[in-house]
Amino acid sequence: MSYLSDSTYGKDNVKFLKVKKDPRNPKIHEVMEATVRVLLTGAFDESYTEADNSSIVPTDTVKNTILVEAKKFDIWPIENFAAHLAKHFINKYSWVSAVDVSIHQHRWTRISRENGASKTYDHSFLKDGDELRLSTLQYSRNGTFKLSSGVKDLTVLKSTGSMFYGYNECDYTTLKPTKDRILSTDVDATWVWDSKKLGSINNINTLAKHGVFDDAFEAARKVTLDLFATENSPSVQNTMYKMAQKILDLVPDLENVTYSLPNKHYFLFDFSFQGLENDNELFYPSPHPNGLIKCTVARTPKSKL
Ligand SMILES: O=c1[nH]c(=O)c2[nH]c(=O)[nH]c2[nH]1
Repeated sequence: MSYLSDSTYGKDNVKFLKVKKDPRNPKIHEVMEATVRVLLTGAFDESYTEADNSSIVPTDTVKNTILVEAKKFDIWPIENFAAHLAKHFINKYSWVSAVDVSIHQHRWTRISRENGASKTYDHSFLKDGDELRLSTLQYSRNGTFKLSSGVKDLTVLKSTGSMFYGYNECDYTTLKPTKDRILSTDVDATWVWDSKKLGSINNINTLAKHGVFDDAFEAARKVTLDLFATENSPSVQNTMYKMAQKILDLVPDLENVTYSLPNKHYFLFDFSFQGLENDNELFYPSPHPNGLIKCTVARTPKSKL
């Protein structure tokens, strides 16, 4: 005997670009390019077990909904759009019990101008790299929710100011300790909001209008870049831990911060066959394998203080 123990479905990779025009000057624009996923959970079992499709909200309808609501709603910041979409599906379809929304926003920043009254051009944008801002929201009909935000694929490299020594050495070890190496990674950082502090999903709109999510994003990004650049890193592990701690200090409404960092190795090329020294000047990127280091830093519960 078997049974359907779990299921969810929806549309993934729904992409759009929205242009927001300043009502006072319609030539001044903001743009948002986003990739959205919405998954629905609920009383859909019979579509799987009995071939009864009557409960299915087609994934095509899910896609249309994302695009229609992106057109009608002020979707900045993405946390606000995630909450709007989640509430829409719960309110419209009584048999949907939970919604899982994930939004990735592509990084278009205004092009700066050399001269002029304004520091940036009104409707010209620059995409520097593959960096994404992201938000995920799980919302249940009973009102419980889990909101997270983050940054992904923020690629950084430092050419000195990174060490790695004092690690366990055994008969399998070939790595040489170093006090000066290249450190490079694609930052993937996620911060989970404390649902109790946010109150209800309905407060997300007000918090968004007060800049809470934008401020947290800018703070987390700045902490990540500043610590990466300024610290003489003893290891990826210690550096990511310090970054997460600092973000928790700066943003009181967060419950925890997770980093997932590939260690993108660059190896010093051995020029001894040419009688040449290599004083950390010429490296070659290692295509694979790479280290992968993850940690979550949470606030110490009051009971443990
Ligand atoms: O910062 C590092 N952490 C490790 O765990 C590790 N392992 C390794 O080979 N190099 C590094 N670097």
